[in-house]
Parts: sequence; structure tokens; C-alpha cells
Amino acid sequence: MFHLLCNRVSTTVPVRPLYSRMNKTQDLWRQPRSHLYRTHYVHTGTSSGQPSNVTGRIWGLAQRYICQSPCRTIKFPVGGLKFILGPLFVTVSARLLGNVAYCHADVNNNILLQLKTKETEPEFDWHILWEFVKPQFFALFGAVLLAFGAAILNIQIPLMLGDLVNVVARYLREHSGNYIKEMRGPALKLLGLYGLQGLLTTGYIILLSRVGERVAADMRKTLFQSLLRQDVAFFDANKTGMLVNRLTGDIQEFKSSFKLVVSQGLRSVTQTVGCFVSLYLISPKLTGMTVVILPCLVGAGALIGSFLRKLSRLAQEQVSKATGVADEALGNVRTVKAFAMEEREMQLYAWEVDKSCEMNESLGSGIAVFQGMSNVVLNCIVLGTIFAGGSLMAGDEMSPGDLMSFLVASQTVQRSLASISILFGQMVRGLSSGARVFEYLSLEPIIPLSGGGHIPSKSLTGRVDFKNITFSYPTRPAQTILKNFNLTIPPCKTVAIVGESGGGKSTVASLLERFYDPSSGVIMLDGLDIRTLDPSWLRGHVIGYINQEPVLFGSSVMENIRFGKPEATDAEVIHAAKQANAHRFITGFPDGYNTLVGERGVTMSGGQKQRIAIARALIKNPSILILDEATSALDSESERVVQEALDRAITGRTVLVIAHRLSTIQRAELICVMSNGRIVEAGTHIELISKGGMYADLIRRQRSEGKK
Ligand SMILES: Nc1ncnc2c1ncn2[C@@H]1O[C@H](COP(=O)(O)OP(=O)(O)OP(=O)(O)O)[C@@H](O)[C@H]1O
Repeated sequence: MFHLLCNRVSTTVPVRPLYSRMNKTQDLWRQPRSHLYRTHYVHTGTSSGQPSNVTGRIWGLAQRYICQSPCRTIKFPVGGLKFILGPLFVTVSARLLGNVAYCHADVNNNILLQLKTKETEPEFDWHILWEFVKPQFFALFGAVLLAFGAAILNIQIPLMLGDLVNVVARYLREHSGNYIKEMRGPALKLLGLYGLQGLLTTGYIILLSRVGERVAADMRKTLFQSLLRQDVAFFDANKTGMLVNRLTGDIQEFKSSFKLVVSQGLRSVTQTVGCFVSLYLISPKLTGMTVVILPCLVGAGALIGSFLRKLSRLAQEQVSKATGVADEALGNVRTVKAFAMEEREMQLYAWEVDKSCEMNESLGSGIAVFQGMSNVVLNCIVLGTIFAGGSLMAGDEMSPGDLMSFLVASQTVQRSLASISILFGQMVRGLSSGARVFEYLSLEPIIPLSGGGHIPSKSLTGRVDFKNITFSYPTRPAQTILKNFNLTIPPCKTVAIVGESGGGKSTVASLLERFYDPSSGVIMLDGLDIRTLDPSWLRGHVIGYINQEPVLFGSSVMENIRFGKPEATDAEVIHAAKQANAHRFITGFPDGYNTLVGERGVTMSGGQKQRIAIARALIKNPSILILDEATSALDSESERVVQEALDRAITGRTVLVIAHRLSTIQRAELICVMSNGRIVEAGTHIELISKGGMYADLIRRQRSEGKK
């Protein structure tokens, strides 16, 4: 019954897979259940033009609560019983399931419920780990065998030490025979054992570190690929710092845990079991005593250990907070200096560092007390063993060699048990780091990077049609940015969009680039729905995009221009630079095209950066050019040179100009004025001026601002 309802709901509540399961060919990324949590979001129906079906919504919501995926906002239109009962039902069910619903009203007094689901930790998927480990299987298997061998030899050592002590004890007792001769055999055997154990240990550590490094390197590469494949909406919702931390910190943590757990875990478990057997064989009575005391000690150690680990995690978090402050201040050093905020940033950093220092000091003291106490306790156990063992020796139930073997073996057991409790904590940390990494490996973008879509065989004329576009950003589904937006850009014509700030002009450009897909409506390119075209081809070959603040990569001018077409020859780069009015200033640098532009292009002026960006866009010879406020950040001289380059660049192309400075678009074939996500006026400059509407008003305002 519920299943049927859910099916019905899926037709009334538009649910779009945000990060859906990867297809069969990539079945290595079998998704853990936790991904269901982030799998869907709901568009607010009425605002995206969908029919409002409150019953459907409530059931959809219940369904989503049951699989715990986050719904953002749900709207209950004003009036009727549903208006009262709907929010009540949702709020109560949200509470019962441990989630939260915030209730508020919009301008029309509709009730809007914002829902937040419980934060859930991603689950660890062993299948994904196996896919990374598989290529290293033989190395890992070899490492496991060697570690196992080393652990077994370690069990032998206490027994052989006992044999040696027995020889000494007998010699001291009887004073007969040849001491050297009698000692030589067991001593050489023990030496051989030490040597072999050393070899096995070296072997497994080398193999394991190779496996760990290769697995981590593969994970880094795959995660980076997966992140770069994501669409822009993903980056709107996730902070770059956090993503970089998954690439670095989480993978590092996972690698260390992996190596430690495989090597020491195996060794500790084998040694604990083996040594316990040896202890029992040497003296069941003494073993009985140990069995009673050891678990209590290990339990206490584990408790204190978990407290210390918590302290250590807090200290680590504090260190990353301090690093975050430094990172932000150094990354935005010009803004810090411009506002003379160096002192404040220094104090902020010092405060965070002092806090981390205090935490690390407490941690250090905790570890010191723990280690001091464990030493005392362990020595007391040795004392107790000698005390009890001595009485057994007096009763001829044990030889001195047996006591020696017992002491060494029980120390090995203590060490192994202690390391198992530490390893357990490490394993938990490693698994949660791994799960955080795997979470992003399994994501599939809504808009794929390439593939699937087709590449037209004939060249495009460049006609663009926006038909009935309604759009909300995925991170803010409740706010509709474009409402039934319609616009046609004929081939090789220039269309400009102007209007109030925040009116949705840049959003139109982002949709044409297919950074996002509209909630409803369609964008056509030469009569083809752009969703059917290959996005990579669309962005790489058809559309050139130049915006207000172009970002350059920290390499040479030549490489930056070639970024638009990696296979371009030097001659093509120079030709593009000439078209962009950039050749003169580039050749004026001592290193010419090999001049390094600095991080994000800091060593270039605004106008120079803009012209390099124009050359970068022109080198791919796009049929469509988007100029998003391309000259608004420049002074009038730079603007003149850049505008000259742009005038040359737009000839023979379809151009969409988004402009603040209205002086730059007066020659456009069509000027559209946008307000509140809609085109409210359209025409040529002359037509719009004579109409005396919003455009004429904007022109008047800009002129009077210019005079001031
Ligand atoms: N990535 C985003 N996620 C969520 N909302 C966004 C995003 N980008 C823009 N917006 C919102 O969309 C609305 C339209 O923004 P847009 O950048 O298209 O306006 P604009 O007309 O180009 O403004 P301006 O002239 O100031 O550049 C704004 O309210 C803005 O806050």
C-alpha cells in the first residue's frame, strides 16, 4: 500500500536525483545506503510551476523521512483545512523522527516549512575499498604472510629465552659441562630467529607501505577526478576547504590507519593468541592469575585511551581552525592590508594557536600520566609474577627458564592487548575518514561532464532560444530567479541584458553555459535542446565566456591562453593574443609569452588579465560569446583597449552581453531589460530611449552619476 502511495507521490512531487547511483559499468562504486540521505531534494511545487498537491506532498515527505533524505522547503497554499493540518502533520512527524521543521510565512501568507534532517555520518563501503586494494592484492597478501610469520616467530622467542635461562641455571647448579658449548646451540638458534624476524618485519613493512601509498595515490586521483566531474551546483553547496581536506587530511588518516591496522592488528592478534597458548603450556596456574588481572587493566587502559583520543581529536580540530585563519588571511592578504587588519589577523591567529597549544599541553600531560601509571602497573605485574612464580619454583612446579619465558610472554601479551585497544580507536577513525572520502567518490553529477550527449556533425549557426525558462538555484529552491523567461538571440547578432542588480542576468549566462539546468522550460541551440548536447563539447568548443573578474592560473601567459585550446600551436596563441589587443603588452615583458602571471594572475593589471582572458576565450573560436560584465571592473583607459578587443572578437559570432555600463552596449541589435527574473522591456537603444521606460531611466541615472 505504502509502495503504491510512494509511486503516486513520485508523479506529483518532482524529485530529482541529485547524486544518483552510478551505472553498472562503474559498479565498483556501489553506493552505501547513506547516500540515500543526500539523494533527493524537492522543488517547491507551486514556485516551479508544478501543480500543488498537498496530500501528495505530505506523503512524499513521509516517504523521504522514512529514507531520511533532506527535503528543504515545502509550501502549503493559504486557506482550507490542508493549510492547517498539513504543516501540523509534517512538524509532528518530523519531531517524532528526530528531525526539525521550521515554519514561516511568505509574502502571500502561504505557510513555508523548512525541513532539516539529522546529520548522518556516511557509511564505509568495503566494496569500494576492495576496488582500490585489488590491484595491490599480491603485495598485500605477501605483506600479510610476512607479518604473520614475524608474529609466529615472536611467540617462539620467550620459549627459546627460557631454554637459554635453563642452561644457565643448570650450569650454576651443577657446575659441570662446557658452558660455551651448551649455550652455543640455543643462543645461535635465538640469533637466527632474531635475524629472520628482522627480515620478515622489514619485508612486510616495505610491502605494506607500498600498498598503502599506492592505494592512497589512487584514491586521491579518483577523488579529484570525481570532484572535478561535479556540476557547479555541487560547489555552491560544498566549501572548497572541506573538499580539499578530504583529498589531503582524510586520505592521509585513512592511509595511516590502513597500514597500522593491517600490520600491527595482525601481529597483535596473532601474538596475543599464540602467547596465551605458550603461557598456558608453561604454567596453567600462573596463566589463571594473569587472565583475571589483565582484562581489568586492559579495560581501564582502553577507557583512559578513549578519553585521550577525544582530547587528541579536539586538539587536532583546534590546529585546523588555526590553520584556517592563517589560510584565509594569507589567501586574502591584499584585502587584509587594504583594511589595515594585519594586527587583528595576528591576534586572531595567536588566539587560536594559544588555544591549540593549551589543548596539546593537556594532551601531553594526560599521555605522560597514563604512561607513568602504566609503567608502575606493568612493573607491579612483573613483580607479582616473580613473586607467585618463585613460590611455584620452590614447589618444583616451574623451572627458572619457565619463569623467564612466562615473564617475556606475558609482557608480549600486555603489549599486544594494549596495542589492540589503540588500534581499535585508530580503525574507527580510519573507517570514518574512508567513508568521508568514498562518499564523494560515488557522486554522480546531475549534469554529466561529457558522454551521453551528442555532438552535431554540421557547424552551428549560433541561434539561441530560451523558452519559458523557470529556474531556482539548487541551494535555494524556495527562491525563483527566472520566471517564464523567453529570449531569442539570432545567429551572429549581439543581444545585451541590463537591469537591476540581482535581477538574474548572470543566471541567464550560467544556464546557457549549462552550469545548471532550468527547473522547467528549454534552451535551444540551433533548434537542439542543449540538454541533449555533450556539455564538455558545448563549453569547450561552442561557447566562450569572459567575465568581470577573470581568474588566471599561476603559470605562463602562453599556458594561460592555451588553456582555451590545449592543442593550439604557438602561432595560434599569438594570433589570439593579437585579436585580444594583448600581444603588445605581452611582448613588452622581458620574458614575453613565458612571463609567469603569479597566483590567480596577481602580477597582471586588471586590463591585462582581461585581455589574456579574451585571448583564452577566442583561441577556441567559439560560435557564441558570453560577455558577463567584461569591462565593468576597468578604468576608462583599460576599458577602451579591452572594448576595442571585444568589438573585434564579437564580429561574426552570436553574443550575449551582460552589462552594467550601458555605454558599452548601445550598438547591440537587441537590448533586454530584466527585472525580477523577467524581461520587462526589449528593443534597440534608440527604441528604448524613446519609449521612456526603465531603460531610459537607467541611462538617465548613469549619466547623472557620471557627471557627479
Ligand atoms: N550560486 C548561487 N546560488 C544561490 N543563489 C544565487 C547563486 N548565484 C546567484 N544567486 C542569486 O540569484 C539572484 C540573481 O543573481 P545574478 O547573479 O543572476 O544577478 P545579476 O542580475 O547578474 O546581478 P549583478 O548585476 O549584481 O551581477 C540573486 O538573488 C543571487 O543572490
